[in-house]
Amino acid sequence: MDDVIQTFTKTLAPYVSENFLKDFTQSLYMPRIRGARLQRFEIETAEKPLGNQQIPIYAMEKLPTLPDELTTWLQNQVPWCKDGFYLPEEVKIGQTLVHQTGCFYVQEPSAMGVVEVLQPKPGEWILDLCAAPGGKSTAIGKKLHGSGWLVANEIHPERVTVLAENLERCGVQATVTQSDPSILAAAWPEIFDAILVDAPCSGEGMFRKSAEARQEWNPELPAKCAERQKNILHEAVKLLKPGGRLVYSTCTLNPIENEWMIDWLLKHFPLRLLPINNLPNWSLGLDIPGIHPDIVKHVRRCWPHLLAGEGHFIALLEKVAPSQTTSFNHSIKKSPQREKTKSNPKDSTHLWLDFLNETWQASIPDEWRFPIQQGNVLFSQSPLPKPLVPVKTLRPGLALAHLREGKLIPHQALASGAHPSAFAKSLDLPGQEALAYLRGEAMAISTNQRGYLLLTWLDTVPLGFAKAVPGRLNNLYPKGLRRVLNS
Ligand SMILES: C[S@@+](CC[C@H](N)C(=O)[O-])C[C@H]1O[C@@H](n2cnc3c(N)ncnc32)[C@H](O)[C@@H]1O
Repeated sequence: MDDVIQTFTKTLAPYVSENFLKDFTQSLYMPRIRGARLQRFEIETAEKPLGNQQIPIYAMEKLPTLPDELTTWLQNQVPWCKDGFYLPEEVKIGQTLVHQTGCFYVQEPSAMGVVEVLQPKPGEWILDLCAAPGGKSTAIGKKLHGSGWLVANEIHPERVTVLAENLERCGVQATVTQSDPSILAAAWPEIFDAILVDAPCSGEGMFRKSAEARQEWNPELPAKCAERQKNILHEAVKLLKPGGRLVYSTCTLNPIENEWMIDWLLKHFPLRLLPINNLPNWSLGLDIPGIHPDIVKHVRRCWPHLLAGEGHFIALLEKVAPSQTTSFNHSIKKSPQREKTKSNPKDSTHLWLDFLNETWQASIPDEWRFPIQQGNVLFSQSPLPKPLVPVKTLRPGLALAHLREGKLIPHQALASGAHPSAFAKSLDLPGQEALAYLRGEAMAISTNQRGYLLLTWLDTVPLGFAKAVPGRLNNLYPKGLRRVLNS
């Protein structure tokens, strides 16, 4: 560890004072900082427009206030993220009911700053280009409140599966793609209101958190990573609408992947840098000869010896030039073009609508009326235009149901991503029974209700579906997700 840290810290010596470097180096031997972000609750209830009495459709549309039972998890708030909390080292949140049900996402605190800077707004179309495992995508989904659309992309096949699972666990609907950014740029030019490039990087900011990051580092790595980042950013600009926002972030601290990358972006693309005002106590950029003072002033760095967070870099840009090509203005279109997919046999749509008639009490959103069938799963339609070239898509939208031997079984993603109050039939379980359900146990619970029920915990947290038959509930929690949890 010493060798890597010494070689790396020496590379920063030309830009910072001796004392700064000494304090920074010492901080790399201190314990890492951990955090969790609240996903299924609001710290305080967001104000809702008066008179909107409709039953919400999506879980993120209307979130309940954090119940007292859960406040013990959350003691110290992260100053730059209302939903973020520091976790003491000894707290193991991963094997708990709150984590399994997507109430929290375990996230390093400085990483929480990125989506605060992106500031997704309901109604916007957002692309998270390097999205796995999903820390920022889940936060974006929360801020969209079930309106607008998220495309979460990840190039690596194994990591994209984890991304899709995390989005589903956290109740976020999205299109999940596994694509090179150049394919996405050819498929959907200039359609996104905001794009996040949370770039693959040399990971120097993660040195004290991850032995792997230290082992993989070598002095040539930052320049290699910078080449890959340029390729990704080049495509990101093509995907962004004029006037759209681009957030570039890394968890590394060298200037090649950070200030110099912003300098390169501003010199090559119609972008302007915007100030970042909502990251209290974060540092300015490195003051390097050749770097414009506005870059130093506008970008932000998290140094682990100055803040309670690991090393991070964030910049916010806006696309300024009018486009050469016709840009796609989705805000004009009142209702997106719905595909009546050929691959979707008529009877599967009927089965799905029958299921809704029996179990659903909110209005049926347009995007659910003609689901897309991929394999044996039905998905909601996304509002995106048909891609101009084929895109490898793991999840076109929210997974609604499985089709098995002519029968329809509701999907776990529907239980997690739809609003619990929209189901006509549901049953709330106390903690111990909720844990038994998540272990996959058969449940000797009698209820007058029959057929598919949504099971909840604390009246607000969806657990999954069960089928009520006389004298018991058949447990439909997916086998692959069943866990023995501590509490
Ligand atoms: C820093 S991580 C992203 C972390 C993620 N945003 C989160 O918050 O959980 C960078 C990701 O970019 C992916 N990646 C690597 N090369 C890529 C490329 N050429 N295009 C898109 N993504 C790439 C990596 O597999 C990795 O998952």
